[in-house]
Amino acid sequence: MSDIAKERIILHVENLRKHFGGVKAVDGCNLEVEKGRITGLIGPNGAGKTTTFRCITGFHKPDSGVVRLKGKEISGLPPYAIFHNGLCRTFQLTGQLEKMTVLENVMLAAKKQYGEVFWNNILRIKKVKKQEEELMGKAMKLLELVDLQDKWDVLAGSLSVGQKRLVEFARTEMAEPEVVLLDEPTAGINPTLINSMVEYIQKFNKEKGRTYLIISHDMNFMMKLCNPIFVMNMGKTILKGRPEEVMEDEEVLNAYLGA
Ligand SMILES: Nc1ncnc2c1ncn2[C@@H]1O[C@H](COP(=O)(O)OP(=O)(O)OP(=O)(O)O)[C@@H](O)[C@H]1O
Repeated sequence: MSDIAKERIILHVENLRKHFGGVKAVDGCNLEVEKGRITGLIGPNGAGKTTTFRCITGFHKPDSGVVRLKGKEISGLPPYAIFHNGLCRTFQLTGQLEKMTVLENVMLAAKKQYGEVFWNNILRIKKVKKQEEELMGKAMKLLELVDLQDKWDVLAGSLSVGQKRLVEFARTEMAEPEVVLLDEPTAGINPTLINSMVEYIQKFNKEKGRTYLIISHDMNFMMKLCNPIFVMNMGKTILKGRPEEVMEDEEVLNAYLGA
């Protein structure tokens, strides 16, 4: 890798391992995510992709290995600290607050909300209100970008799976993170919405310079979006390449076909 490319690495995962008893869920995962790119992580069922995401985002403590964000080690930190360092994720099962409106769900992800500090609601009420209005405006703009502006006041629980995924996606943008990790963003959604999801991710990547690391079983989706793509099998990263390279690689085909 050239020195310039090295400088652009914003998220670095080195020799990551996480075992559950005798199950070697992650057993030597190495990833580099370049700033401003859409990077993919693929692999057959049970390859260790979600466990890797959970280790990167603090939901699992890795047994060994290092995760660095902008050169700073974040491995072992709790999820909220990793979020505040600039890493945001979505989940395979959508994590909506069902009894809150779509707009409230998006607003939730904003960092440093004055209203979270109890005394600010009494002593600095004007400042709290002003910030709330600003956040509301920002959340509405994000809903417009994913064509959900008409749903802003409905309860998140009443949305379709696809719409919930879009809300979760818009919510990641609210925090303006350094890197967004998307776990199966197309699972359970129809082909039209999948195309929209491709368009929105590309839009946020181009217009806001957002960096993504994506896991998906939907090869068509990954081929359209991601470059480079990392492949995992049996807990290890076995290849990094351009989409067409990955699709033609014999080791990758064997991993998927179980040969
Ligand atoms: N909390 C856990 N306790 C025990 N085993 C686990 C745990 N989490 C994951 N595993 C096991 O670790 C292995 C890797 O699982 P993981 O979910 O990371 O794979 P994956 O590549 O994301 O699979 P999929 O594509 O099916 O979601 C699997 O064998 C799984 O059963």
